[in-house]
Order: sequence, then structure tokens, then C-alpha cells
Amino acid sequence: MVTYQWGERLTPAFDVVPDQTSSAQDILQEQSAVLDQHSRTGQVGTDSSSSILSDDWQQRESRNELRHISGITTADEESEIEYRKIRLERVVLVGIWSSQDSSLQEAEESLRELSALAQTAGAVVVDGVLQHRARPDAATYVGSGKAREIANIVAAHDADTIIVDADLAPSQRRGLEDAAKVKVVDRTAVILDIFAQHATSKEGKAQVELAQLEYMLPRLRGWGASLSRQAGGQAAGQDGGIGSRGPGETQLELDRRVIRTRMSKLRKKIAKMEPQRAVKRASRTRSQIPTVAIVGYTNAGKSSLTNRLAGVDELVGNALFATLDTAVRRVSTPHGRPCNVIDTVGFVRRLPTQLVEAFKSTLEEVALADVIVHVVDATYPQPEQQIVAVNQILAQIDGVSTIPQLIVFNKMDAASLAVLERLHNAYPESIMVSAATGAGIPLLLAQIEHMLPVPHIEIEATIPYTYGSLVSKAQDRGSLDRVQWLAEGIAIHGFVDESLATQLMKAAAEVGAVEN
Ligand SMILES: Nc1nc2c(ncn2[C@@H]2O[C@H](COP(=O)(O)OP(=O)(O)OP(=O)(O)O)[C@@H](O)[C@H]2O)c(=O)[nH]1
Ligand SMILES: [Mg+2]
Repeated sequence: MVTYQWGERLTPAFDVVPDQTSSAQDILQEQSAVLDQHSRTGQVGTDSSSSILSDDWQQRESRNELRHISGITTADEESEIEYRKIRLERVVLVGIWSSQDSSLQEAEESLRELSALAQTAGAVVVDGVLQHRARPDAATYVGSGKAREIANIVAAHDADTIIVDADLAPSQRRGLEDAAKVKVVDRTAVILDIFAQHATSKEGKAQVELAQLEYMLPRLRGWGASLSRQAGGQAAGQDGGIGSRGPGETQLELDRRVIRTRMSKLRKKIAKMEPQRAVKRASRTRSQIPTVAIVGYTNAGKSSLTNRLAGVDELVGNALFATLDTAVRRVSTPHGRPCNVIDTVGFVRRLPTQLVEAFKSTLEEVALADVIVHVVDATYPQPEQQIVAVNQILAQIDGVSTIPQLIVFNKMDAASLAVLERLHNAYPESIMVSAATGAGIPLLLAQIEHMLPVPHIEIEATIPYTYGSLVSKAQDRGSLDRVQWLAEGIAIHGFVDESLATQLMKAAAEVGAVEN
């Protein structure tokens, strides 16, 4: 994970507002200028290509040995300080990869991401191991031998939790728990945990709780078994299975009912909040101001970019899923057209389906946008994977496919020129920016302006001078090609949106000067 410190502002690499009539081609040429400038100022950031496949790894005979992944553990100083305050969970991360499904690089990257997620959730990562395996073991996910090795690692580090980089079947979770003698959770549980910690609004909290319950429901059997064992009930001392049924199962049926009732209550609660959201949305639509939705992978810099577009110099912390509630900011394009920019919740690969479902109403804001800006972290080793993950989630929201989209690579200040050039070639229509330095922002605004729906009502009228402010509004929000200051008033011609057209016609009617 790239940590960024907001340091001194660099001069924006490009600060000329391009003419509105400039074509997409011009904008792309100017984009090359930004890249060029970037190379000349010599801002070469960290080379993010990781040398993952070392020779001796490939030469190893036993390819399926546990491979410790370096650089993913929580920094020592940090854990010590934190540790004194509260007893944080000490976790060991476990993943498997098979040559058919993925590359070792991908598995490593995924484990690094899991490490970032675990730390965001408040855990101390003490070790992370990957195992090469054609398919997961049905009983313990990693196989019984590896489970014992992992048990040793857990004991050596005094860890209390294992996080598996996959979605586990309840039986696999129990099997690994029994072998390693510590709690085992999966990737989805970690993501749900972060969401639960970050939810602040009533709606957000309800959405996350619903997702958590949905996740728990099919897994109750597993939890129930370990709970009844802990409780020392009839099933105590037995390995789940037959012995764990009986009274435990009755309890489970009860739990299931309680959970289902709670879930339907939450659904109703969320549905009730929908009208409030609709009211806010309607007031935005009434004002005829187009909306731009900022979407992207978590930590891509969506909030920083939204702030930068709005001219707000606000520090945004380096945290995954920092934003859960959508926020709207008013932004003005180079020609003064106002638009509402909506900052949204970040995505992550394999985002739990329960969350996508629960956050549907929030995500629907995206479906109503006029333009979608897809922000991508250019410093991430394989941004393409993040783009694919985000597109997969977007595809689950109705009505998104018809909205014009723009890919924006952010953090160009920290990316190497080679990477930026590669990305520019792979995505020729994309724009490179830095929310931190402001580089590329005027271009981005110009491109957004290009993509906004065109005001489509033609108007030709003479407006009394007392309505001068209406004319400036028309200049800002519409496109006027003629503005003449005559004795009888201001003669204008051009295109404006509906509400402005009505107001202008009314004003013109006062002097009976309507010509069209
Ligand atoms: N170097 C660099 N860092 C940046 C830039 N933009 C954002 N960051 C950093 O990236 C991290 C994430 O930024 P956010 O704006 O919170 O990202 P986000 O996409 O809103 O993240 P979530 O809301 O958590 O999904 C922060 O530490 C920012 O300071 C940039 O242009 N350059
Ligand atoms: Mg954010």
C-alpha cells in the first residue's frame, strides 16, 4: 500500500484552461503534454513492479511449501504502541493459489490487500503464508498437514486469529479452527467488520447490519457448533457433527428465526429511508444541475479528487473504506457550468455480495448520474485488475451501462513515468491526474464539461438590463454564442436548460421583445 504524505504543493503541471470548443482529441494531446511535463520534472515515484517471482522460489522442488509473504506484517513500532492501549487481535493470513486459476503474483497481491484490510479492521498482522494447491481441501481448506504447520506458526507468534483469503465453507472453517486451535475468519468477514466500524449514518448502519446478518445466516451451523462446545453443553468435547446437534440445533432454529425477523425489520427501515433520499435527489434534479459520480476501488483517491475538484484542500487519511456515505459537492467547470460531484463508497475485489445488495440504494445514486468518473490508483501494481473489479460491481447496478464513463488515473505524482505511459497506451481516452498536486485537474474538469448533457433549448431574445444576472447564469450554465448590449436590453442567442429558458422568456416578455 502506498502511503502518501501531503507535502508541499507542486506547481500544477498544466494550468491553462483549454477552450471549450477543444475536441476530445485536443484534450488527449494536452494529456500527453501533462505526461511529458511529468517526465521533465523528473517526478519518478516508487517503481511499483514487485519482483515477486524470485529465481530460487521457482527452483524450489517442493512447490507447495508454505511461502511466507514479506512486507505484509504490521510495522513493529505501531503494533507495540497500539498493543498497550488495547489488546488487538494478532492475525496470521493464509491463502492458496493454483496455477490454473491465478498467478502467484495475483495471489500475493490479494494477500497484501487482505493484510491492508485486516489492519484497517484493527488487527496486527504477524505473518502471512501462501500455499500452492490445485484446489482447496474440503475439510481444512489447506490440507491437514499444512493446517498443522499453520498451527505452529500461530503458536510461535502467539496469534489468536487466522484470516483466510477466500470465502470458506462452514465445515472448512471449523476444520481449520480445530486444527489450529484459534478462531478462523474469512475475507468477507473482515470487509464486513470494516464496514461495521466505519458506518456512521443511520442508513449506513442498517445496511451494514443487514449485510452481516445475511452473511451469518447460512453459517449459523458452524458458529452454533463452536458456541455449544464453548458452552460445555451436551456436545462438549465432541468434534461437531452428530454430537453437536440435539439441543444445539434447537437453539439454532431459534437464532435463525430471530435473525430473519431482525433482517426483515432492517429491510423495512432501509426502505423507509429511501423517500428521504429521493427527496434530496429530486431537489438536485429540480435545480437542473447535472451530476457526476466518482466511483472506484477503495483508496484510489475518490474523496481527495472530489475535494480537489471542488477546490477544497482537505486532507484525506490513508484508510480503506474511509467513505461509506455518499457526499455531494458543488463543482464549477472551466466555463462556469455548475455540477454536483458525488463521492461514493469504494469497491474492492470480491466485494461481498451481501454488501452490494445492502448498499443498492446508495449505489443507485451512481445510476442516476449524468457522467461517471472511474478513479484508478496509478501506483497500484496491477491497476487493470482493480478496473475489472470495479466494472464487475458497476455491472450489477441497473442503468449504469448507458452513462458516459471516463477513466481517471490518480496519484500520477507518485507513479513512475513508465507505468503512466503504459496506462496511457492501454487506456488512450483516460486522463492522468494528481489530487495531491493538482496536476491534470483543469483537463479533467474540461473533459467532464465536455461529457455533461448539453442544454438543449434554443433561445433568441432581448433581456432587460434589470435581468442581467439571468444572462450571466445563461452564460455559465448554457452556451450562448451571441451576447449584445443594445439600448433596449441584452440580445442573446444560444442554448440553455429548461428552467433557465422559462425564466429568460418571462424576462424578455416584460419588454415584449421576444423574437423567438
Ligand atoms: N501520492 C498521492 N496520494 C494520494 C493522491 N490522492 C489521494 N492520495 C492518498 O490516497 C489515500 C486514499 O485517498 P482517499 O481520497 O481517501 O481515497 P478514497 O478512494 O476516497 O478511499 P475510500 O473512501 O477509503 O474508498 C490517502 O492517503 C490520500 O492522501 C494523489 O494524487 N497522490
Ligand atoms: Mg473516500
